Amino acid sequence: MLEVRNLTKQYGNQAAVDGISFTVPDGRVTGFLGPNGAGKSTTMRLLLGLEKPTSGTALIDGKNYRSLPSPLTSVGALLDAKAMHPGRSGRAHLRSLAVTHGLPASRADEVIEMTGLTNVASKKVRGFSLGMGQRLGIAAALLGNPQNVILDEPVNGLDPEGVIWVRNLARHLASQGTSVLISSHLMSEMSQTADDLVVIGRGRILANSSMQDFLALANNDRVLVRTDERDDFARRLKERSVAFDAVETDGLLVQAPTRDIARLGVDAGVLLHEIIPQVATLEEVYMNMTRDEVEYQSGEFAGQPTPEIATGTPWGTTADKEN
Ligand SMILES: Nc1ncnc2c1ncn2[C@@H]1O[C@H](COP(=O)(O)OP(=O)(O)OP(=O)(O)O)[C@@H](O)[C@H]1O
Repeated sequence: MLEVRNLTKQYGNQAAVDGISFTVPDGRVTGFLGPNGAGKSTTMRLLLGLEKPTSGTALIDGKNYRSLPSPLTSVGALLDAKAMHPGRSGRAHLRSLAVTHGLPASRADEVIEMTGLTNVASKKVRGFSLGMGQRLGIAAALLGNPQNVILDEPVNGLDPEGVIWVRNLARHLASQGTSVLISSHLMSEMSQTADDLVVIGRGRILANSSMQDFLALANNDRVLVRTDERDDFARRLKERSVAFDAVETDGLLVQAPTRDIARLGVDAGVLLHEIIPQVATLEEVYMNMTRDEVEYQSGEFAGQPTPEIATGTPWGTTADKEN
């Protein structure tokens, strides 16, 4: 189990991590989300004893990293996949890590196989692609068969097969009782991988909950309605100050509970041939939550989720727009 309590890391005047607390329980995958510069990597470095906290604690199975009797079996981490000797082969890199940590050299071959590196293990690391480097970094993290695994953007640079592999690996580790902390900017991927979420922005906790509770933060009273009498139904909605957006040729995205929409259709004598509740996506809830927290704001189109029905749209103000 990983435990972060009132953790703060100050760089000069700036708090990269500002009094955060959360737990990564055994047997679960915890997604660690936040915009660029939010403090995710700093938190991971603090957990791994690579930085000293300004205040607070970051514990691995109740201990500081530095007091762990056998660090590699307690925690494995992928932080920077490029932090390897470029002139060594992947196998030599893993073997030297194993031997210096009192593990049998044969364990290197086991993790090489687990991470799909068998065919390239004797190649020099400098010739590795980004994805191969990521796999090698993950292999190193797994070397000690650790109780806790910390992966900082592990799918960065991986092809789709690799992305799915990381997902399955994280799920497998959790199913074996390992605690897994994993950061990523790929929301769709995270939604399929994580049980719990910790979201930070500018060094502070924005959310700390199960995936299910996080998605429930969105206002789910949104319904896609299809009708051949769209203009008529839109007028009825407007009369009742119900927010909506027109979509496609016959659809309306309406901000109201399904039951109310069905009732309104009956009362208005309008045939609604589809009434589909809209489920919020992780990306949508995340974008809404972190919109004001981004340190590096893009220009045009900044922070706008793709306006698709499937992902929902940041609408709900149509009534205002039309007024
Ligand atoms: N060694 C350092 N010295 C000074 N400032 C630092 C240092 N390391 C990180 N920071 C600052 O701390 C803040 C948090 O950075 P961090 O790398 O932890 O964010 P992150 O959430 O991992 O971002 P990203 O998603 O871009 O990797 C940033 O403003 C960063 O510039």
